[in-house]
Amino acid sequence: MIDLRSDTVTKPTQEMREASFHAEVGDDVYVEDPTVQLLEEKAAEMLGKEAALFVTSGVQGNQIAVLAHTRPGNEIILEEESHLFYYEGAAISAFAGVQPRTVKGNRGAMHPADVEAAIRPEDVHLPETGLIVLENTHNRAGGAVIPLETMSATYDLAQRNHIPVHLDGARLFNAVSTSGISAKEYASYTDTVQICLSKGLGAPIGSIIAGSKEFITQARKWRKRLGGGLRQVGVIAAPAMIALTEMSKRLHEDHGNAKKLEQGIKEAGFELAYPVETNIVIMDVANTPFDGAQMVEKLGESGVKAVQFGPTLVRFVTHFDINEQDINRTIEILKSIKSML
Ligand SMILES: Cc1ncc(COP(=O)(O)O)c(CN[C@H](C(=O)O)[C@H](C)O)c1O
Repeated sequence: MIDLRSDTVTKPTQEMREASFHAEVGDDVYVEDPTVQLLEEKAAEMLGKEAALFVTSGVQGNQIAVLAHTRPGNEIILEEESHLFYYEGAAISAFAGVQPRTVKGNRGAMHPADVEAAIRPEDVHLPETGLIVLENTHNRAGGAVIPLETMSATYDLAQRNHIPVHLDGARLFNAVSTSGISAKEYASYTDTVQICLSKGLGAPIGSIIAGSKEFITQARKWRKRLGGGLRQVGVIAAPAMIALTEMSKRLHEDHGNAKKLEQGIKEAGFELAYPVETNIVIMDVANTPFDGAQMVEKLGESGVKAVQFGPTLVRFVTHFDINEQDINRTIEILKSIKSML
């Protein structure tokens, strides 16, 4: 099977597995695991933040950020198809007791004027705006890179209004790879940032959240409250360090495979929902007899795994475990499906 469902399916490399085996460990509840401390220090340095904390997933990192930034009754501003709004099970309401205020973005990028217009004025009837959330790259916008100037303008208005900004940077290094802008520069327009190590970077488990020392102290407490107190976490922090420092350098290969798949989809006579920017390819089958689910099923019967991403949308995500032969084979399969329509 050629698994293009997501970059979450990447399996740890042999080097990662050996690093796990040899990792120095300690009890991280007592802040005594030397391996995760090295990872957190490296991540904080790369993101230009005072401190960082290893968390078990992107959702846990995002939710801890919401819990640490806001209080019950707040409202948070986020893009209407952001992961934090669309795919986290309304955790912001269930755990943090906050309500979402969604803003429609252009390929995932909310216009700063629309964000400013969504900020609540002081009024006894209204919630207080407690947080602004950005997502870069933007998953449902097809892995789109949010322009740096949009992030900068949003951060300026947020600071003027004394509202923190959190970046869901699950695929931030994909943005770095394609734009040439450093993770540190992107993160400089945020108060806190979450990066996934378990997606394109290939770690078996884990994300990092980074911010001020004070924020990370609060975040560690929230992680504990959520049952996320980690013991000998070095066994998963060691492969995560390889993901952060080594695998971030090869993401251009995934982007190249995604561009090749994009070209092949067009040659096969299918349409794209968006131009490819990073490692996500979204095909639109509206002008075919199939809907998204039927196309995913057809692809599955031919040995290609993809996911339905909307009534007529199919998402493919390239990653470390996908090579050029897999892409060529996928294109052949798409051409044969098209020939039967
Ligand atoms: C932008 C963004 N932020 C956060 C997360 C959550 O990360 P995890 O909790 O899965 O580690 C994801 C995962 N995205 C997954 C995927 O794309 O296959 C699914 C949809 O949850 C994400 O895309």
